[in-house]
Amino acid sequence: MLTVDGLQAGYGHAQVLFDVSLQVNEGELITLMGRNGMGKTTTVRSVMGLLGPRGGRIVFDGKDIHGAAPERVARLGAGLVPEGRQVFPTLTVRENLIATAANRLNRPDPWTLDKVYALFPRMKERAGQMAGTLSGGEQQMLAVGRALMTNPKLLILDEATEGLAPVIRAEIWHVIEQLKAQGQSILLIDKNIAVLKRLADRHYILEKGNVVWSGTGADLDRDAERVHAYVGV
Ligand SMILES: Nc1ncnc2c1ncn2[C@@H]1O[C@H](COP(=O)(O)OP(=O)(O)OP(=O)(O)O)[C@@H](O)[C@H]1O
Repeated sequence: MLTVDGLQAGYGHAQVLFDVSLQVNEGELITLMGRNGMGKTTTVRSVMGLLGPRGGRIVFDGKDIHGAAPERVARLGAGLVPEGRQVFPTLTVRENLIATAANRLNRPDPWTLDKVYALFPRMKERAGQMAGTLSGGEQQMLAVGRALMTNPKLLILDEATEGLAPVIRAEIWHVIEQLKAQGQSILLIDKNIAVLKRLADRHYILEKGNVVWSGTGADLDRDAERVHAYVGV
């Protein structure tokens, strides 16, 4: 589904990513962890075509997307829930959901408003409310719903539950678990090792722009001390 190989990227004179390699296979839930500023968002932005990579290789669904424009990456089926949600504040919940809706890959059973409302009943209750007036947790639900409405082959969540109340976090985790059970491929950035260990297939840890650790949940347990030091939790 997604192969990132030796990715290098940066901003201006500053190189941020030195050697990032990771793989997401079809139907897998893969995590990218690491302390603040280690390059997780930069990796995601490079994959989405929002930042031009300086070296390495990015292959998505069999196509080389190194240096591809963001529209092309989205059209190929990558859906992003960006850090800080970035919902359209002056559109209603319903308008946010339909604004970017598309079934570009002609899925036989595409996401619809009703399906998103079934996943997040709260979005149905607030369908007519301006998105800018939603709570942070509700905005995150909306951002996930909006990404699903693009029927992505790969769903990427940057900071899936950062700054959310525990009860909302649990709700987001539950939804991610359901999506995984439906076969959705997911790349997830978060720091909640205890939950991720249970849900994800494999994990990658970034340290100063390099992947310094990768493994399964069982590997995480074996290497707990090192992993916690890297992730800083
Ligand atoms: N637009 C930018 N211009 C210059 N430097 C940037 C820019 N965006 C990020 N950086 C720098 O790149 C480095 C990696 O940032 P990045 O956002 O990828 O980290 P992160 O691991 O996602 O951390 P966080 O969890 O804080 O978002 C940081 O040192 C950051 O200051």
